[in-house]
Amino acid sequence: MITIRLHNVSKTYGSGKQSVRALTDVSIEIPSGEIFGLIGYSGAGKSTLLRCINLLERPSAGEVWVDDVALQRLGKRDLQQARRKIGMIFQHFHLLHSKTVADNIAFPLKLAKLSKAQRQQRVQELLHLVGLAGYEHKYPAQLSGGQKQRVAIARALANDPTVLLCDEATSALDPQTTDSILDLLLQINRRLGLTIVIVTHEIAVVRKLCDRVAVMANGRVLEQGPVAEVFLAPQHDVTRQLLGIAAPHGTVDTTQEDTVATAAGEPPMSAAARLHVACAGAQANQPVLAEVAAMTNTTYTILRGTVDTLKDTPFARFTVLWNTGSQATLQAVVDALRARGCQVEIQGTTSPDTPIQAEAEVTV
Ligand SMILES: Nc1ncnc2c1ncn2[C@@H]1O[C@H](COP(=O)(O)OP(=O)(O)OP(=O)(O)O)[C@@H](O)[C@H]1O
Repeated sequence: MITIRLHNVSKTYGSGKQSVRALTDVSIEIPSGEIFGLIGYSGAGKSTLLRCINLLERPSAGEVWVDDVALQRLGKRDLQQARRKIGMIFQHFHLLHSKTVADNIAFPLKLAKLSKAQRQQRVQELLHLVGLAGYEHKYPAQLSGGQKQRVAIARALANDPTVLLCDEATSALDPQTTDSILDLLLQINRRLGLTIVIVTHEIAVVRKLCDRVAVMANGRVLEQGPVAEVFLAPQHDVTRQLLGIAAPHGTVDTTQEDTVATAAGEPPMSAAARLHVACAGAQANQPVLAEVAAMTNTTYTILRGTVDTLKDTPFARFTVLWNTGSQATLQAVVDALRARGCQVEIQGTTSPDTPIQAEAEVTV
């Protein structure tokens, strides 16, 4: 089931010479209960897109559907009602400083006209959910950044929304606090089945939290899909930059990188290719590179590498200098990696006089 559907959404701020085109023809579908990341550099249009989901910004064109309701077609009162089912949290929390934690959380409940007894009970439930039991009488100024964001999350969840929008929710927090807030969002997603959309410029947030991701630049979605797919085979330079992967061209300058592993004592051959190798799932935990080197009687040096998880999926990627010596052997290495489910890209050669395959790209 699809909870959020954006169809050809465009947004222009202002008019005439002052106008800024923030979004162009964005179409996204977000399945129920998933965590969806919007990632991109500053000015890409992420926040604008997020704010179009609850019509805090009205799209200049296109349609926004949440829970099968076309929001732009609603009158004021119905839109207010629909927005109660779409919670939102912000980078700077947006708490009411003159009100206690309990009153902050109860605020949307008051707007929804719940009785005092109902509000008190719901506030207690929410305080427990976000790990702030006993904090009801504190004021925001008495809380840490992480605690303030927990209050904001409790407030956003007060009316039992089906959707939670998070605009750079951890960008003002230190890494440890960021981690605890991301854990809380994961827990809420799993316990309540909430659909979460999270805007971030941090790849680590997507890696830890998201099921799907859309990469944005210049108001457009460059690519989108399950996180493992997008991270395994990035199609755009912006995605590569965010992932810290070099562009697939140029000769190799090994002095720029740390050698973290070297195949046992072999002298380098006259020609080598720099390969970017990535794999997800069970293969990420297998000694795939060593197997392929043994099979093809070649050696390699890992220039860079990470073995990590994408939410629950193991994920490994390496930049490797592979001593192959000939085009045929290089092809054998690539084929063998491919047969093991790896994504392989040839990024260049160490031998400019006899290039193996400059600027070639092999997608497997
Ligand atoms: N209220 C506004 N009025 C005019 N232009 C705006 C407004 N809000 C955003 N913009 C412009 O729209 C474009 C997209 O901005 P947006 O904030 O959506 O990007 P972003 O990817 O969220 O960036 P950041 O990470 O810096 O917040 C930018 O060029 C920005 O200057």
